[in-house]
Amino acid sequence: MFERHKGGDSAVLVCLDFGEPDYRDGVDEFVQLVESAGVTPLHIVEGKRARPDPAYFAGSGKAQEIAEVVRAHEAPLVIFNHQLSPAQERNLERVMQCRVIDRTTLILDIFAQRARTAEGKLQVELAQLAHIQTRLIRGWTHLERQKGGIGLRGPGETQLETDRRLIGIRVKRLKDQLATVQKQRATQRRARMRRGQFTVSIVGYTNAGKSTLFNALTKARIYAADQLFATLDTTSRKLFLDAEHSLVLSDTVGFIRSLPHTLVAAFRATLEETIEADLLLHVVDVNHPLRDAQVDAVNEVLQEIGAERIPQLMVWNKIDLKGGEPAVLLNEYGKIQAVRLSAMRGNGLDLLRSALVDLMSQPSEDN
Ligand SMILES: Nc1nc2c(ncn2[C@@H]2O[C@H](COP(=O)(O)OP(=O)(O)OP(=O)(O)O)[C@@H](O)[C@H]2O)c(=O)[nH]1
Ligand SMILES: [Mg+2]
Repeated sequence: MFERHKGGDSAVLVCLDFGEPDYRDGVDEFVQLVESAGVTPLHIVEGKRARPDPAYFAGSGKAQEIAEVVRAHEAPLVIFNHQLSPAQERNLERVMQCRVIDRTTLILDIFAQRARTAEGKLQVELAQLAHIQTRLIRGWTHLERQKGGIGLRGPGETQLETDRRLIGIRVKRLKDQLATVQKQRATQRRARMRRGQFTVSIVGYTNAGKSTLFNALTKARIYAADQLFATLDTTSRKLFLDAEHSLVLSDTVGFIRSLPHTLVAAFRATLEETIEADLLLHVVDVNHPLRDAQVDAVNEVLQEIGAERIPQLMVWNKIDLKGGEPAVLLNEYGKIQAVRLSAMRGNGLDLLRSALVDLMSQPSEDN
């Protein structure tokens, strides 16, 4: 592997406990998220709070503590596992004397690194601009001023207004470009529908094994890796189940807890494939300590994009890690509910294929 970490970013991480029952697992997920962005964690500052502090999010005492850790490590960056307001970021940067970013910016950075298709890139830039727009007032003025740089008073009001206007123009252009791409996709989808193609979208939490399953079923070679948000763009392939049955299968971007709404909105174009699917394969890492929270998070996003009514077939993946548990098809009240399988080892894929044939043959309940 190439060493992207070398000379890359490093950061002090901040994760505060607001009494969530699965706080510890959330910390682990945060570290994984940071590493997925290619950033080396230097130290994690933790703490307990009843509610966020309006000025510093962490409270001023905690902010001082973080600042000391930053100094000790000479850290160039602090990452909060929370959403910060622009004012909180500004106040924290003043205390830390370094850049402070929140969870949304971190996720957006990962997305920016991963986007491959024109559409993916457009969507990431749009989401980034939406996030930046609220933070534009900040600039670097307060840091510069404290260092006593003469004439470094930062952008004046007029400059800011120009920036805002330019961003507005860029946002408009990006939206137009996206609309064009979306139109092309819609045309493709309509053509598929005319041909009576059954469409299935693989959804699930990031790192659940969606791409691995997609590759195993379609013999494709989508990048699958033990990192969060390995996949950003939707890929579709035709999948032949038997002599009479075929469908169009799509692999999609993974979901994560507390995904900001703006981000979900920005990814609408990619997720449109999901919104119009006949069936969702909801892939879950059966061994993950946050499994249930992950399932809920995925269902929440599905609701947000208007896909909550689409029938789901649950895929409990990675059973190979559970010490030789057999692959099974779970039925309840004569209806197929879930498949337990291992996408990596390939056991249970035959069960999934036959379940798909069954589900395709069933008349849908809405009609
Ligand atoms: N042990 C085991 N590992 C698996 C299995 N399926 C996937 N993995 C691993 O889980 C990690 C994530 O797999 P991906 O297929 O990239 O997951 P994804 O859901 O597409 O993730 P994102 O695209 O990041 O949302 C990889 O390291 C896979 O090798 C499985 O059945 N068993
Ligand atoms: Mg993937």
